[in-house]
Amino acid sequence: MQSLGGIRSWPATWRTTTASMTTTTTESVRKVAQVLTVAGSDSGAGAGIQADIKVCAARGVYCASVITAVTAQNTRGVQSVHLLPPDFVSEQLKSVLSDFEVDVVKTGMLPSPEIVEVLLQNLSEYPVRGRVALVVDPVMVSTSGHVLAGSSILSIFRERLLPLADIITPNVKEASALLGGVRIQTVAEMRSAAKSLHQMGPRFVLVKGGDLPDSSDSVDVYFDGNEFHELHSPRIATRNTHGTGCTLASCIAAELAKGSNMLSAVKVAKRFVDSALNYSKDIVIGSGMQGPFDHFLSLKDPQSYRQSTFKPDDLFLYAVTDSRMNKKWNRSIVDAVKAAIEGGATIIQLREKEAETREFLEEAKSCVDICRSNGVCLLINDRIDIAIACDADGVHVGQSDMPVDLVRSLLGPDKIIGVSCKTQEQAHQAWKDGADYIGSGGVFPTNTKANNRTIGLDGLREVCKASKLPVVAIGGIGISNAESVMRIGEPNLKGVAVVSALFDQECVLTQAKKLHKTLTESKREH
Ligand SMILES: Cc1ncc(COP(=O)(O)OP(=O)(O)O)c(N)n1
Ligand SMILES: Cc1ncsc1CCOP(=O)(O)O
Ligand SMILES: [Mg+2]
Repeated sequence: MQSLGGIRSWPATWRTTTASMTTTTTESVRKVAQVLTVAGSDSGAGAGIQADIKVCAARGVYCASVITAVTAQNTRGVQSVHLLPPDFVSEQLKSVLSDFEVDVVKTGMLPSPEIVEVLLQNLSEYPVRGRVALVVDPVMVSTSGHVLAGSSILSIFRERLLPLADIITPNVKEASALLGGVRIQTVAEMRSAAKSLHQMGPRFVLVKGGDLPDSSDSVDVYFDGNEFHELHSPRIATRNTHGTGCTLASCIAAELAKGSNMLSAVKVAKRFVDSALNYSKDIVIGSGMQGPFDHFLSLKDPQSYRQSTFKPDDLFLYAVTDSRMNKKWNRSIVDAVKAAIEGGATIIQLREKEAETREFLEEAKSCVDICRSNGVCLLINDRIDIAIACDADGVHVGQSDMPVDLVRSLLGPDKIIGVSCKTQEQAHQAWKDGADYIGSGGVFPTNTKANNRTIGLDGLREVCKASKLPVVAIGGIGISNAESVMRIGEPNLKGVAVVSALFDQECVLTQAKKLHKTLTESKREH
């Protein structure tokens, strides 16, 4: 059977996130990103098909469902399991695959070799324009300990399903079962398991360490065939963990369907699960030990649906405000932000070191409205409290501000976090901690930030080379030297951040337009 491998061969199309569904626009058609989940039903609706549909909906992706088994299940455990006849699973697969433009197939509970067989058969019959990616969550045992797929499925998994998978997401017990019962009790053993599983054929492996004994963090090990990444998150004390595995795998599928690469999809999914657990840690649904969580946490805050999605190219012309400068030129922050956007600023940061909290909050709220109506992201410097209160799109923090991993746990998976880095070590840490971009500088001497070490173009280049994240250069940059910064030619250097070049000027609009033109020309040339 041919490998699905679809995520590598997708055509480049223009994808946009709308308030309701993520769509791909090609000429006049509006296509919705689509996942097909092939999994079991959970009558308690915390896991299985029900969780898969909820997480896809929460991530703005359509989810079709093929049911392999029906479980009688609640927060106390699994009372009974009824397998659907393989022929009927096949009927469902044919119905969906012959009709829908599925971007990603995600599998959960595949309770018998016969059901895996009909899945494989249908996937080979309906290659769906060669665009399908396959996410395999090798569900074997429920959180409560009930066997959902026994050892009879192991050989067909190893020999036929895993080689087709783009990613597999076993927990340590499932990884151990797939590897014939090897011991997995440490992160080192998780790494070795990920490597052995990778040899079975999936392109990427994520071994989930949530069940690992004696660790204060929850550590997942991601392996791409060359490099390992350890994805850490703090353990959240809650009984409401039922369905985390299904949710993680479906969220990966949803992000892939929207066009993410694998590592970004995994990171977003982990953040989503952590946020949902944190948000739902105290809710009470059912009387048992495994409560479900609330996938729609974002609906509690309708504002968050209006927020712009961050793209690295947003860092192109990054305007950072300074009210001392704006006062000097007799304008409000709001007027300064309006003019910067009109002149071409692609992202705004409010850096108000001397502002009184109450006044700053009111100004920040007005700026959020202006930025949203212009589709430009607004970040707050240092003040996480203000960012939360005004529902900004994110924050920018320095090395002595609140640690990025803590900021992430406070802001949730979707907000943008930028972090200042002068060194390669800081750049590595920023990525590990879940930042979205790096601000690196001061590239040139500046009067705007006192006692700030200048790193020069060489220092900037080093940070870019070490960083997996997009980088924006800052410090002493203006129209006269922006081109020399962009000329260092590092692909992840996405733009320049400026304060005085825009705001210590009589006309913000004119200066923003000039700087935008300079940057556009230098982009064209390099
Ligand atoms: C885009 C961007 N990069 C770096 C900084 C500097 O932030 P920080 O190190 O926290 O210093 P202060 O701005 O707080 O003085 C930034 N603000 N923006
Ligand atoms: C906030 C900051 N961080 C590093 S340098 C700097 C100041 C940048 O200001 P300017 O663009 O006026 O040099
Ligand atoms: Mg700071």
